[in-house]
Amino acid sequence: AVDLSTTIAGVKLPNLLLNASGVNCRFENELQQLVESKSGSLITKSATLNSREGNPEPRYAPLAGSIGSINSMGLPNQGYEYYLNYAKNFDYNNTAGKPLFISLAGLSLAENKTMCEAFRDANLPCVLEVNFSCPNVPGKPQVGYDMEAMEQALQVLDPIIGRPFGIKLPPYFDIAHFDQAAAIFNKFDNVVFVTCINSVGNGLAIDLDSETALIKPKDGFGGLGGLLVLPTALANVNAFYRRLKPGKQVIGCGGVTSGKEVFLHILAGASAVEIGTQLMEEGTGVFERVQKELVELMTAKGYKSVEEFRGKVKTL
Ligand SMILES: O=C1NC(=O)NC(C(=O)O)N1
Repeated sequence: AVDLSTTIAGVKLPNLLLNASGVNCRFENELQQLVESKSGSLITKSATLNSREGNPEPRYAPLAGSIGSINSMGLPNQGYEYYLNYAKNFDYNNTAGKPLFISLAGLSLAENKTMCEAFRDANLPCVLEVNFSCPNVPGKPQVGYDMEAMEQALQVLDPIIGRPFGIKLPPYFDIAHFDQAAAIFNKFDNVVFVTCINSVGNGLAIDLDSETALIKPKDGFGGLGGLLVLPTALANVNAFYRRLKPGKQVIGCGGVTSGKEVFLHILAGASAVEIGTQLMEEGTGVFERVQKELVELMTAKGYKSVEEFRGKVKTL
């Protein structure tokens, strides 16, 4: 049988698929749907210190021709204590053996410090993913695009978290930025994974008939996801796979609609793969379908485990 299991930050995932933070994971009932789904794990909606309503609606839209999505949610979430409580009550010995990831997106370093201290003090088996890449909070530039700020934040947060954790990154488009960002992450032993990518920030989707932007916030500017971001996602996965020190891993996110794109993310170097837009459009049944397709593809290619081809993308 084909083995799709993987280990991230020292925790075992029965299979390498999980949701992208933000999709189907703001409320407990949504998180429970993920627990009951065929995903290998689940991650919560990025939390801020205080609960947030987020941006005005419409703030999410699928793009014509199923090529992707645009969103400017604005970090709507229940506030970090809600997710801390969820993590305290989570059944870490659940029958599916699923670990829990927690996403934190403080609006300031002080907010991230407070939230990380709270999770440290709770000393729970969940894994933290610090989101440095939300593109949709008006007036809040993405920390991931400010290398100095990102390093300074890690100098504060790494010792507080005090155990393996990860970072949700924006897409980079310049080789120098891959070099600079990877060099920063290689300085912090607790940074054991990066998740590439968050949405491609500040796209503009316009409806031809109405001549109107699809979403309301920010004059229609929002993060792009789905199949159209796949090559950018694969490049970011592979760039960090090539640059991070041994022992550090990459979680792939972006453009996964089927087993094919999961296979490509693994080939690029991904140790786990997140599904966002397709989960939003299809529902949690996506995990069973995509897993079946991946197994079929691996079997056709003669692979029994993902280790056999992870990161083995060939070049000409
Ligand atoms: O990090 C984020 N990425 C997104 O694409 N959207 C959400 C949001 O707007 O809340 N946050």
